[in-house]
Amino acid sequence: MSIPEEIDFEVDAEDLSEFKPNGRELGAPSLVVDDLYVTYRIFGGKRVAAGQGRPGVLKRVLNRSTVHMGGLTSVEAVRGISFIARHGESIGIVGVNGSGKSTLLRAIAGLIPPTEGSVYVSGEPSLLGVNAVLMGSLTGERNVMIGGLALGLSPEEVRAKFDDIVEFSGIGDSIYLPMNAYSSGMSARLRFAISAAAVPDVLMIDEALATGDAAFRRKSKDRIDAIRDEAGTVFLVSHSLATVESICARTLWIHQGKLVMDGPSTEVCAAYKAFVKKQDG
Ligand SMILES: Nc1ncnc2c1ncn2[C@@H]1O[C@H](COP(=O)(O)OP(=O)(O)OP(=O)(O)O)[C@@H](O)[C@H]1O
Repeated sequence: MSIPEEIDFEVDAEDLSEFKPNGRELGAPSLVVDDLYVTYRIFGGKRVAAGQGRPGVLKRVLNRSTVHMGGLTSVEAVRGISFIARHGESIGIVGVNGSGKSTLLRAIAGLIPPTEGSVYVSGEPSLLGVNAVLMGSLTGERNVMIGGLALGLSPEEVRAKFDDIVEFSGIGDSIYLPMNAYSSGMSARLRFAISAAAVPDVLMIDEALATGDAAFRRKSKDRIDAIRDEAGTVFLVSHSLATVESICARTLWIHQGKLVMDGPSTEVCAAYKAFVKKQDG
């Protein structure tokens, strides 16, 4: 998919060029998310406690992100999100559990169709694309090849990068075991290592960094910086605000499927932290 020239981004061009994280010039838009809605439909209605009967109108209005349709329940996971990402940008995505972060990434990767709205991507988004093709019953070694091919590398290129990928992941001889035998941290590290082996246009990382030790995080950060320097766009979903702040200049805060704040990471993370603290207290 490419960005058609006739799209009206509805953003003042001057506003776009003003945002220069770390003083770096950003490139052209790599991704445009335009009023995106994603709704999951699940079979089976929600159980209503005995004696309660049908939920009242007020209750249904207050709980409007879950709508019951007889035997079908629909969950509006992403509700009207719009933003533009540019080449060379790294963007954090924060939000409480179930706020829609992973759904947003899956929609950007083209793994789930928007219910409404559009996603325009320049080039191929990566990582979730890799996740989708990896097979747990096959060895890490086979998955490196499958993932590499999915990223558009040739078999020779994958073979040439194989040792680097294994070394980066730090999983050693376990690369010859089926991925089903890996801990979640091991498979997250291998997925990251495969995804970062090519220089993708848009790299999306969903919590993989949280599973590594300090050395892995440092290597990952270096790799992300290299991808960004080569004008890729990096998205990082993480519950660790320190990780988001150290890697991303810009952060999106998502709550109940909506974008509540988009700006410099320090400001957005501070606001999000204050919100979480208030909720907990
Ligand atoms: N495959 C699915 N089918 C139905 N509902 C889903 C599915 N995946 C997610 N949801 C629902 O969509 C909403 C958003 O989920 P999502 O996983 O995108 O949130 P998240 O912010 O990534 O959460 P977390 O931080 O816990 O990973 C939640 O209410 C979740 O229950």
